[in-house]
Amino acid sequence: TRTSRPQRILKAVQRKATVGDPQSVITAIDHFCRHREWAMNVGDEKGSILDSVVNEVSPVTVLELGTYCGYSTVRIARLLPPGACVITLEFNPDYAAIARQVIKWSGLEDKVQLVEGASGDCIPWMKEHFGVQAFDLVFLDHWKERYLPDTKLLEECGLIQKGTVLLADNVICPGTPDYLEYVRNSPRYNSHYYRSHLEYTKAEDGLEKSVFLGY
Ligand SMILES: CCNc1ncnc2c1ncn2[C@@H]1O[C@H](/C=C/CNC(=O)c2cc(-c3ccc(F)cc3)cc(O)c2O)[C@@H](O)[C@H]1O
Ligand SMILES: [Mg+2]
Repeated sequence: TRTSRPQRILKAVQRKATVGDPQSVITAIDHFCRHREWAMNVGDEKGSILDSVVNEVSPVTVLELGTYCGYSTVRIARLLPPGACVITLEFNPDYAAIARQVIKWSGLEDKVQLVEGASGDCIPWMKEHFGVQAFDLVFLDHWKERYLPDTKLLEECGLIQKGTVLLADNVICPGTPDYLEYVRNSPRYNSHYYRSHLEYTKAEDGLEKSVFLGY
């Protein structure tokens, strides 16, 4: 097909959503992915859980791993107060380009820093480049086999400190067994599973919230 799925998602946003209205961008993407083409956005059901965790943490600095089309970036950024921001990492330049336009359409570019690059390369530079002390919230939604190594890298770089909340998508489907085992068995994390469904389907999936307790 001539266009990519992310390009078709952007088209749906430009057709159906109002510039500067993040909720209309979220609604347009969910409608398109439920009625036209499935896509791997966190979706409306798990998205509501993401919203509640963002509101509970009221983070100043958020890290998102895996931007894709920017759907969860918009969900998070729309809840942030002035001065707070989400740094989102995306290593596919085509997806990054689409996400930038989705974020711009929602009017939230002042609260978002989209970094084009792989998590493993960018995380070690976070403190230096972005003046980040530690993240208040990390949303993991990139390659599932990278959840654990990147969590360990964040720990090593001192970017996870007492009180930091990790929220991981897809811990059941596709699944992140090694990550789950780590956060659920580590004495340094307090973990909770939010049971839900795979975006736009009836299959089980859920989010795992893990609070770092400090060393
Ligand atoms: C190399 C690791 N570091 C990375 N650094 C920066 N960006 C990365 C990275 N990995 C992947 N990405 C990007 O994150 C996104 C990847 C997300 C991977 N997600 C999934 O595989 C996924 C898959 C499903 C799913 C579930 C059931 C199915 F039948 C089929 C698919 C559902 C989901 O919610 C998912 O999140 C892409 O935009 C990719 O370019
Ligand atoms: Mg996901």
